[in-house]
Amino acid sequence: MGRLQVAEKKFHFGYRVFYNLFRLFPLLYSNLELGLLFTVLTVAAAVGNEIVNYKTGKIPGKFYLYLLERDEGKFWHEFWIASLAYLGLCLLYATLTFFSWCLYLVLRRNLVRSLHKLYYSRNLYYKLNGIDNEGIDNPDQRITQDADKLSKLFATNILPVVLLSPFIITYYSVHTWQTAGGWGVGMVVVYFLIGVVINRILISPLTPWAARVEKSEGDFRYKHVSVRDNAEESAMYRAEKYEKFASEESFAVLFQRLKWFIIWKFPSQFFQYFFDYYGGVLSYAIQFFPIFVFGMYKNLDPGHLSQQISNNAFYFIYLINCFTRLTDLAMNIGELGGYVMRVTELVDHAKEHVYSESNEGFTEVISSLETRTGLSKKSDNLLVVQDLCFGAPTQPQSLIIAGLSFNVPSNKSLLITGPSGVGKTSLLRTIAKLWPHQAGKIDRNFADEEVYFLPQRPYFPVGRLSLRQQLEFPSLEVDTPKIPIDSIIEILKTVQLSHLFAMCGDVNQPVDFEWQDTLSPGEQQRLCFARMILAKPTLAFIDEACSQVDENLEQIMYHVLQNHNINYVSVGHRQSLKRYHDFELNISNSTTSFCEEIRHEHFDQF
Ligand SMILES: Nc1ncnc2c1ncn2[C@@H]1O[C@H](COP(=O)(O)OP(=O)(O)OP(=O)(O)O)[C@@H](O)[C@H]1O
Repeated sequence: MGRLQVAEKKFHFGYRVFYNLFRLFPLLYSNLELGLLFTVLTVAAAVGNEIVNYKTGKIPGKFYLYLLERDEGKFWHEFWIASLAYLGLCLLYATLTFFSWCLYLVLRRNLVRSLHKLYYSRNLYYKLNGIDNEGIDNPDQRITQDADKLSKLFATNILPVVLLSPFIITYYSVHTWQTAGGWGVGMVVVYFLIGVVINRILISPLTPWAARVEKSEGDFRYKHVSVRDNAEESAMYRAEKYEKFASEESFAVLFQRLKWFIIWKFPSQFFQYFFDYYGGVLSYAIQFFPIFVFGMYKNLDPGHLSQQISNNAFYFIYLINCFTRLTDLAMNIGELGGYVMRVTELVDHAKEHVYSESNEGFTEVISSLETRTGLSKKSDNLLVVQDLCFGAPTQPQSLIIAGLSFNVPSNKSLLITGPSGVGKTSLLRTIAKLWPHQAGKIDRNFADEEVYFLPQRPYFPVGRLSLRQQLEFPSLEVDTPKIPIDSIIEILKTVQLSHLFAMCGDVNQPVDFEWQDTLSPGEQQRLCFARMILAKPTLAFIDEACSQVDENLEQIMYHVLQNHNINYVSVGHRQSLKRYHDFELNISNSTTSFCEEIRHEHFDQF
């Protein structure tokens, strides 16, 4: 199944970023206890940091005093206190960083788990990756990278500053007010407001550019993953030059976007540095008020005056620094906005999907209940299809199949034939409820766990799984083997795959190769077939699952199905398939499809 190109969405920086971040809180804190614990520890470490910072801020003033008073005893005493204070400060900085990284880990785990829950629910991953061109780009990347960057920025850069700033600003504003009056505080606030306005303008482009860069990162990575997955096919086509060209094209888009992202970062970066450093000069300007305007400290001797000036400088600089930390945050928030918008878009899409599915699901349940009661009275058909009409989910108005009716009686097998592209596989998708249908009825007289769909392309999950895990897929109970070893030996012998035992050494141990890259297409089909037999379904839908094996093996495989009393519906082109089926449904086009009994005496002559 190809990956669909999805139209790029435009994200803007605005109140929605904060609103969406707020909406992500239940996901970020889905494990509330751990999330809150590390938030509190991070904030506590940050508070401790501020307190010790405050203490160390007064140390230079004391040094000035003791040096000017030439008091050696007090000088050394202060020296040892300062040494201890700075040791504590460094320890607290490290602790703050440690807790904020722990918080990042917890938030990321919560977010990823919540996203997985949505992504792997009601086939959303199939819809997003396979059929939904109205959907969203690179959902995988949103779960892997965007969620990572979002949690990291939030936990390590944003949260401690946002939570602490109001308190620190109040505290140092009071100190500044006491020494430099309303003028001093006013100057800092005006300085901050100018910073906010300039920042608001400068960071606006960062959100859309961060989102664009992320999309291109996803496309670039996907190109390489697809080359890795199809390396052999591509090499057979001698497609080196094409792959290089296509990979570089994809990187060129990423490069351009990264370039613009970095260019847009430049003015914000300049302003951030300017605002930080110019704050130092401003703190001297504030000293103007107590000394020149209010005429304070006239009765202080030079030692105490320099101590006072040093302490005041610390308060002013710290207050300015609190505000500049907030404006510095702006750049992080601009970038965070891109990730927030991409992750919330995935969440919204998932919720919309679950909502629409649950409505559909309800109708399905009602119709299936009605059908089952009806069927038990009227017939023992496993499947009844009446006047079925459907199109691809992306273009439901252009029907692939219209007005199709047939049924599958129990203990009878059906072969679906027809030209390539007529809609045979799509019919199975509709029966499997992967695709909706526009009109008609599908009565499924079997439970979901009784049916097995064997797809056209063999699938072996990656992770170097053991032979048993591959055969028991998609079972989660890896530690408690479900299938007896004798059954595995028997079925692998029947489908002529006994050599796999030697290949993997131990049935229960992980292998050192990937199954999909190693087995031949025919072997892959046979192993998938063995997996189906071991699953013991009541009814199997088999989509050209013997196309890569010879007719002898095909016969063996169908005899296995019959010996295990599995009802089956096959899709296929080969004439030889007819001998293993009771009915043939030939889909030729919307009006002339027919279903008829296969005359087996015809085959018996051979
Ligand atoms: N995800 C999709 N979105 C849009 N159209 C699709 C999608 N999947 C299949 N189609 C179209 O639906 C039609 C039927 O495809 P389908 O795979 O069911 O054919 P088929 O009869 O099984 O063909 P074959 O015998 O070659 O396997 C084709 O025209 C195909 O291009």
